[in-house]
Amino acid sequence: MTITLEQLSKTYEGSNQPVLKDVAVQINDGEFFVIVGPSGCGKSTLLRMIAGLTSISSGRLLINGKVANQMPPKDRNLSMVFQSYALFPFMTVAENVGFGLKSRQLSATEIEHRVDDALAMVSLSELRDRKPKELSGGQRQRVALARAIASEAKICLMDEPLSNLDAQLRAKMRVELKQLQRSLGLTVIYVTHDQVEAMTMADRVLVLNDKKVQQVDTPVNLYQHPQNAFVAQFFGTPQINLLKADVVGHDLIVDSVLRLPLIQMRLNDSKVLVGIRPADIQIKVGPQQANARVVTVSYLGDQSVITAVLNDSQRFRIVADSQLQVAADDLIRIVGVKEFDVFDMNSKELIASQRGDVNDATVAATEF
Ligand SMILES: Nc1ncnc2c1ncn2[C@@H]1O[C@H](COP(=O)(O)OP(=O)(O)OP(=O)(O)O)[C@@H](O)[C@H]1O
Repeated sequence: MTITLEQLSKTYEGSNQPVLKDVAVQINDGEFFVIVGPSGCGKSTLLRMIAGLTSISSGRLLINGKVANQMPPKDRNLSMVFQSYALFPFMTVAENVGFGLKSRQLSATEIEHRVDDALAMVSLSELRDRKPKELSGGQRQRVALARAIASEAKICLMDEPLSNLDAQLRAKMRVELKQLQRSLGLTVIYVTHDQVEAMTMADRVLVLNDKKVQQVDTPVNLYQHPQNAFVAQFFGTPQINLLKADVVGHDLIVDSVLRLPLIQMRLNDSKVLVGIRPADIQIKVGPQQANARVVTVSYLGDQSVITAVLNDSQRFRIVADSQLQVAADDLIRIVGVKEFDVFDMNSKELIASQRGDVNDATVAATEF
């Protein structure tokens, strides 16, 4: 089953502002496809348009190549799992799982089989006679999942299905969900605002912001080759540093104290944003030729996150080995920057990337 979105737009009735503009993408058969973006960017709206629960203002939705804009939800062969699980409190686990099957012309035995199989798949067979209130959050989530499995729909839409679970259970369920999707060969379209969830689960991710698609790509490419500053900032913990820089000849100059040589790169702009991942900055501690001052140090185990300030102006983060002896107010020197991206100051689009090659992975940063 493939789903194709062609310039899908949505403006809610009574509003003159669209919430989504020209969303275009093809979702492939068997793909774990994640839609991610900040709160209110239109993720649920997009998912509901695919499900047929919200009307499409313009553009086309194709399911298996057939235009489905007006197709009733029940004919779309999709199942849906919500954040709230949407379980009926007065029904048992098994009844909840079988509920959707009752309206389809299936025999009682067929329904029973499907419910049994689905419950076994999510390891809930023992709890089949319990009511939802007698279950933990994770178990409720699995009932909702079993219901989607029992429907035998080949596409499953999920709207923040793990957000009500605690961090540990969420991590466990991510793995289970991914395994289940693979073994059943399901196409999953999964909405979340959590970048970690998107990165760990997705085959491909669609990043939404400001009504528009920012980038559709694999997790690795989103991190390593972001198309704009928004995507660069959305993925990665701690966040990428975005620093204002002047282009002076063959160099980028940040805050008059840090010079990044531009290798095989010519820039026409005079001011740009330079994106540097915190782990790509190499420092030395000590006042000699210092070009930055430490503000805070957060210990994370093997590594520490250092917040520092350049020339008492722009702040940036560094991920450093915890063995490094450094504390607030220490002076440091940036001695190298492994790689960086350059973004347009206004549009925030990527202009160029500088990557060290295998033999010379470090771009020397020069202090003044
Ligand atoms: N039925 C509706 N009528 C009018 N506006 C709506 C309706 N549903 C959502 N919106 C608006 O559309 C925008 C997108 O909402 P949507 O729920 O799709 O975002 P979201 O990315 O899923 O957000 P969240 O992550 O907070 O759930 C928001 O500004 C919201 O207020």
